[in-house]
Amino acid sequence: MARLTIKSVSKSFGTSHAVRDVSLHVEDAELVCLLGPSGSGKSTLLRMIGGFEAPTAGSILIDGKDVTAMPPERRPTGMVFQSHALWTHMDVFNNIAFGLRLRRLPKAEIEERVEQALTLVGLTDYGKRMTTQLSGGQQQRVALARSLVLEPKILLLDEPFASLDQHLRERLREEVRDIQQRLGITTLFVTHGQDEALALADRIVVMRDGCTEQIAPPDRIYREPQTEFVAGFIGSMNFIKTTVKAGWSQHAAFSLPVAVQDGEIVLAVRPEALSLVEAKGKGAGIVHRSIDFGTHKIVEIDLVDGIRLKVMTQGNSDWTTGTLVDPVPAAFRAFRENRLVYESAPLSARQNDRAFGHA
Ligand SMILES: Nc1ncnc2c1ncn2[C@@H]1O[C@H](COP(=O)(O)OP(=O)(O)OP(=O)(O)O)[C@@H](O)[C@H]1O
Repeated sequence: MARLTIKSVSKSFGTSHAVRDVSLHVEDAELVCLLGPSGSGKSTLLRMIGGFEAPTAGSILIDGKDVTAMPPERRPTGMVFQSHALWTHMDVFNNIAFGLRLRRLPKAEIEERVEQALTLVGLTDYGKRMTTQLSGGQQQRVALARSLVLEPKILLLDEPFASLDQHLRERLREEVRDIQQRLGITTLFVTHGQDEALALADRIVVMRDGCTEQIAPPDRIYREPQTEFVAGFIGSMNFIKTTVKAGWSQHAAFSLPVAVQDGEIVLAVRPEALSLVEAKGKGAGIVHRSIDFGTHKIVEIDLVDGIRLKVMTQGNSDWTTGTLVDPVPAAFRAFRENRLVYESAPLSARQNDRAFGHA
């Protein structure tokens, strides 16, 4: 059980600023996902926590103790990398036992702990196999067991399943979540897969250009994105660039009440927050095509100004290509220079009427 505190940590490589002034507190037994595009600084941040990189500025504390200058082997952390880096000349048992032998534990205890670790990752009876005789998923399980057997207070996982196929990846991440909860181990998990982060995390840290854009539980990241970047990075989102004048957005299809100063904004509406009505007049858009996903349909609408909207529909509604339609938002957010400037309450029927010229 351990708490992790990161205080204003930065890391530069020459003129490249990989991590910029990141602060984060991770609670006991919490699973936090670092999520962001390639090059956003996720791995660098994780490596600094593990002691594999030294911060240029800031400090890292585990249970209140400053570990910033401590070498990796003395930190109470265990790291699992994307490429498993198992020793191919050793069998599974010896791969896992290696760290325990370095600690000069008695033979019987080593055997017992390796067996327990193998059971934990679902590889009982695999001790005698050479690692080259294992599938990719089994190799990652061994890598995980090799970390867990040392009973780290904090587990650091750097895209551990990135090289596996989707089905296996989903299974292993559920297993990791299971093990993490059973052991109550504080965990940081680096991924650039939003589904992985949404499925696994107690909290998500969205990173961009070395900075944290938002730190919040998955449902808040999805429902209450604080920046345009987060809104677009997680889940599907429609963005509509427009201007505001006297409290109303000036877009032909989205004339909406937006209580901000006049100027440019970007409206963001989720596909599930949009519905369609057949146009009474010429309509704001035309149905391009409808894609059936079984559980729902995505109807693509081309607006007059060239924007293609995605609208999620359920039930039997059929929207055939060429139908003239008006999109009706139930809720939306507005951003200016990446920052959230306005969040609508669910729109009333009257506002919708005004918005679509039916009043
Ligand atoms: N050893 C290094 N020397 C120089 N630059 C580095 C080094 N390590 C990382 N960087 C740079 O720091 C930035 C952040 O890299 P990092 O690997 O932390 O990103 P990431 O979000 O983990 O990316 P990915 O998802 O591709 O692994 C990148 O611009 C990268 O090129």
